[in-house]
Amino acid sequence: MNNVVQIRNVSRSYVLGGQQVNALKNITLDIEDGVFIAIAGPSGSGKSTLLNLIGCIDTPTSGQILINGQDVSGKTPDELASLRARTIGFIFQTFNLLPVLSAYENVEYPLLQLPEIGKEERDRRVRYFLEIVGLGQKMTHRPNQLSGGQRQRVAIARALAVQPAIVLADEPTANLDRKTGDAILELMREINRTMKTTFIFSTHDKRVMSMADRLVRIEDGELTALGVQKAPGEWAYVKPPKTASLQAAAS
Ligand SMILES: Nc1ncnc2c1ncn2[C@@H]1O[C@H](COP(=O)(O)OP(=O)(O)OP(=O)(O)O)[C@@H](O)[C@H]1O
Repeated sequence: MNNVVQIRNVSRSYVLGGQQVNALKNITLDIEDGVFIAIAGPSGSGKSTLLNLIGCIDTPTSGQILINGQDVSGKTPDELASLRARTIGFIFQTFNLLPVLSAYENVEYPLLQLPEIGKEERDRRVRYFLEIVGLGQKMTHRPNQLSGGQRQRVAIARALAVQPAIVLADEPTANLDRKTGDAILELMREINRTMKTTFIFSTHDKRVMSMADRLVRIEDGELTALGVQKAPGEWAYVKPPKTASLQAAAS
C-alpha cells in the first residue's frame, strides 16, 4: 500500500504571550492509502494541530510533510490552496455549513472552485453524494431546516464531492448524540470501505476509536502509541520508534 501521508520529524510550536507552546514535538508517521485512522489523545494534546498540518491549513515549524508523495513544505500559498482543494475534504465538529445556502449549494460550493469541473459534472456529483449520505430528498433544505446528524451528512457529501484522496474530520461526532454519532461514523466507515477514501479523524471518545482500523495516540505533542485493529476488538500496539511506520504494526 502507498503512504498517502508521510510526516517526517515534524514539530509545530506557537508563541503566545511571550511563551512558547510546543504543540507537536518531532512527529514521524506514515499513513497508508485507504485506512480509517483515529488520532486519539486528551484535550490539548495536539490532535487538531496535526490535522491542520496534514490538511495544509497550517505549516510545520520544522520537518517535512508529503501528501500523495508531494512535499508541501516548499509550496506557495496558492499552490497549497490548489492541492488542498483537489486532494483533501474537511469535516468539522461544528459542521461549518454556509447558513444561507441549501444542502445542494453547500455541496456544490467546493466544486465551484475547480474550473476543470463543468456544470453537468458538478450537478451529477452533488446529487450523487447527497444520495449516498441519504439526503436525496432534502437537497433544497437550508442547514437550519436540518437536524444535527443531517447537517453532518451534508458536510460529508461536501467533503466527498471533490473526490479527495483524504478526508480529515476533527471530532466529527462531538456535537451529536450517541445514536446519531454512531450512524455518522458507520456512514464514514462505509464510504471508506466502498470508495477507498482515506479517513483521518480525531477523537477522545473510546467508542469512536474502536471503529478505526488504525490508531495514533498523542500525548502532550508526542506520539506515544500506534495501533492496528487486526480483528474486532483485537489491537496490536507498537511504541513509535524514531521513524515510526504503521506498517510495522500491521505486519
Ligand atoms: N494558535 C495557537 N496559538 C497558541 N497555542 C496554540 C494554538 N493552537 C493550539 N495551541 C496550543 O497547542 C496545544 C495543542 O492544541 P490542539 O488544538 O492541537 O489540541 P487538541 O488535542 O486538538 O485539543 P482538543 O481535543 O481540546 O481540541 C495546546 O496546548 C494549545 O493550547
